[in-house]
Amino acid sequence: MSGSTPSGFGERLGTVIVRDGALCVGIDPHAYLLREWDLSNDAQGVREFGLRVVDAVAGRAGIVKPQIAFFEKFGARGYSALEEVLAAARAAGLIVIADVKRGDLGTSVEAYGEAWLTPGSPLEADAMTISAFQGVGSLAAPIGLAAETGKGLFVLAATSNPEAAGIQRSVDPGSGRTVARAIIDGVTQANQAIGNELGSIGVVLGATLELSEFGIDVAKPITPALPVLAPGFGHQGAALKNARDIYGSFAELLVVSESRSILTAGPDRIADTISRRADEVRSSLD
Ligand SMILES: O=C(O)c1cc(=O)[nH]c(=O)n1[C@@H]1O[C@H](COP(=O)(O)O)[C@@H](O)[C@H]1O
Repeated sequence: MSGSTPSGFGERLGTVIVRDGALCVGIDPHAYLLREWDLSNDAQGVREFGLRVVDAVAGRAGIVKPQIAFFEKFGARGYSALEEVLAAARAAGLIVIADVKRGDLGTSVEAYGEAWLTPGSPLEADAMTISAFQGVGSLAAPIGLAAETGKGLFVLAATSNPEAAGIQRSVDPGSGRTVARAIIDGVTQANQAIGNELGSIGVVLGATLELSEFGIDVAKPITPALPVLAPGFGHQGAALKNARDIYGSFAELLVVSESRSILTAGPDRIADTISRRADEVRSSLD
């Protein structure tokens, strides 16, 4: 890990991972969880849920990932609840990854970037998830904004859901690369152009996958180090003890993201569950 002064998202992420570990707690207020937490299935319920999760994470782990769809369901009131949750998480010093999975082109994707990555915007986060179905080049505006504001992106490359493999493993006859590999290469070029020691533009690589089937060789280190958002542990079945084997040299800036496996602990046990899981993540990556 670099000892340089934090300058970009990658540096900030690296510092938080060293200090607080790699666990990221997903804030996914499913209707069944709201019921289990004795909260209403409405904007007030998701607000309360989000704030309680933030409270439980603070001091026990360093990263949260609110899944925006669960708030968007409730329209303007849901967004208002989300604004409070984002602000509380940032005020608690947590890194906030807005799981918005946006993806567009030109001025539209530029506006999405501005919504989530502009300092002082109502929905300000530290990073957002984004899709590159239109090509990594279509993300030039949010990549530029992230570089300027010290924010980050996680570009979907090899997602944990089984339906994705057909498209993400398919090979471009021109370059001979898989879609997932081409996204990693495009993101790496962007990080090289930004020029920080640690990358600020990351990728999503599901822990449920055999990454070599996607043309990804994790034995080969990438420079600058690539932030990797890793969903798939816990509820989706990937085992933490295999994290090193799954991610190899990509484990330097790994973000181990779990939602349901932690949230089902309920309001009384969530804090202890986060502490225990954070320790397990730390020992699996030591
Ligand atoms: O971008 C993500 O966070 C994500 C990518 C991916 O490949 N798979 C994946 O499950 N996720 C998200 O991770 C969360 C599910 O986490 P679990 O409840 O731990 O399975 C949801 O918010 C998903 O949208």
